[in-house]
Amino acid sequence: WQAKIPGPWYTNITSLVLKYHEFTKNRRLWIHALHQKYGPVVRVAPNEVAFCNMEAMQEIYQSKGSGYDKTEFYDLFKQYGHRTLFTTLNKASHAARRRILADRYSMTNVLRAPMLQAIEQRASYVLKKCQESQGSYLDIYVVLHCYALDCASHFLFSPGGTDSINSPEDIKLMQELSYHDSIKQRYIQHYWPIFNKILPLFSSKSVPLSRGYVLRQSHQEKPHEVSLMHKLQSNSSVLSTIEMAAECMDHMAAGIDTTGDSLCFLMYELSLPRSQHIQDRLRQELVSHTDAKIDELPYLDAVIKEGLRLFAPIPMGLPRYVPDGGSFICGHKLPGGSIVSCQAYSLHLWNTDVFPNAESFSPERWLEKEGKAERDRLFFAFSAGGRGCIGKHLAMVEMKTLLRKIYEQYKTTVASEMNGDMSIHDQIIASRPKDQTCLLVFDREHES
Ligand code: HEM
Repeated sequence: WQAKIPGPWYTNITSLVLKYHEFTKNRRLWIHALHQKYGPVVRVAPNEVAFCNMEAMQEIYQSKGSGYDKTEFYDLFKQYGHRTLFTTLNKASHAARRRILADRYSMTNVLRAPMLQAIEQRASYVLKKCQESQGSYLDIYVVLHCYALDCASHFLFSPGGTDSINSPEDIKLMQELSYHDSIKQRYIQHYWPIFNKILPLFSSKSVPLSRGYVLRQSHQEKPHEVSLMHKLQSNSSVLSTIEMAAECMDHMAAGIDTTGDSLCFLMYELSLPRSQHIQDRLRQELVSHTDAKIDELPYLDAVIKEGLRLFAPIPMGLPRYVPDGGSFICGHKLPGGSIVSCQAYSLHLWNTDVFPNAESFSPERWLEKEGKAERDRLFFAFSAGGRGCIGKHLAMVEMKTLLRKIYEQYKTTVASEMNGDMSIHDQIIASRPKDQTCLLVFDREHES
């Protein structure tokens, strides 16, 4: 069957080239280049095919609700040795876990007063940092990751959330979780677990502070009723304390870099000279609708979606197994057990019929009525279907709240001292700004 799938000849006989690109942090770009050359279906290894169109995306991730089962690649993300919502492989165990957690992540819960006020308070701490940077610049990479950690940990453990924006102790958690480069070790762990056992050199970076913090919070006696820990503890007959900790550790990690990096890429783009007119239009909407609810600001929504389209923090393929008995995808018959995936990066850039001028940052595209349904369906930053991001409402509310506060009052530009590289740099399924630094100048435009 492989021979009938388009792709370079060597991918028919070896997976070594794919592995080479994974180790050199080039999987995403290599696969994207193959799509440009061979089209929306491309063989990347004898047993693995990448797709980049709507039909394949819906089949792999949305058929029968949650699409195909995950592969053992996700074992890399086990926490304290336990499977979590993210790392369960098959549908049945995933659905059972998701049922326990879903209502806490609903938009209704995220918008409840105690949650929203806590997010607003953390956004005002960020604003204070912007204010203090007047006359100089602010490294937003740091402060945005602290903001994402503080919001997520509040959601998980309130009242036990972190205050890393203000506390030198708590900022260590953000540093431990966000500044690491473990891609090679993790691929070794995935492909050759034996090396991992005999050569400790290769084992992934540990995160002792974060693990300790999460374990302590999991023993909390009275978590707030809007928090995830409250929900987990009320299911203590199903989950042990260590399983609750594993679940929360996973969500904390899932919530920091994704939201922090998205905001960082987006604010950098908005601060470039070419985007000043976008910033002006955004500010115009914000200052003329100061009483609007957070989800009643269409341009703000469009700016964030466009940021997530061009700089999806999880831009790489999300691997799934073709079910037993095989399936037909885009006219190709694939046997059960072969690996298939779509990557957000290519879905968002390659389909120029849905996203014309796909390389350019243009929030306006999201406001056009024509093609709206297609755009929304192909938007893959949060993945899609029953295994899509459970934290997406929380993330959107965090991002909207912060950007609203900042751009209501400030104009941002890139500092002349900024020489960090902001290009998209791959980690394992996620990516981040290459040099993990982004210096912006905040000039006050309007009084609050
Ligand atoms: C801009 C921010 C975010 C983006 C772009 C994002 C993206 C994603 C994507 C693409 C997936 C699917 C991954 C896969 O199938 O391998 C995912 C899953 C997940 N995300 Fe997010 N995420 C964001 C924020 C958050 C936040 C704030 C949380 C929680 C605090 C969170 C928790 C999770 C969890 C628990 C899953 C696993 C869901 C499941 O398997 O049912 N994410 N996210």
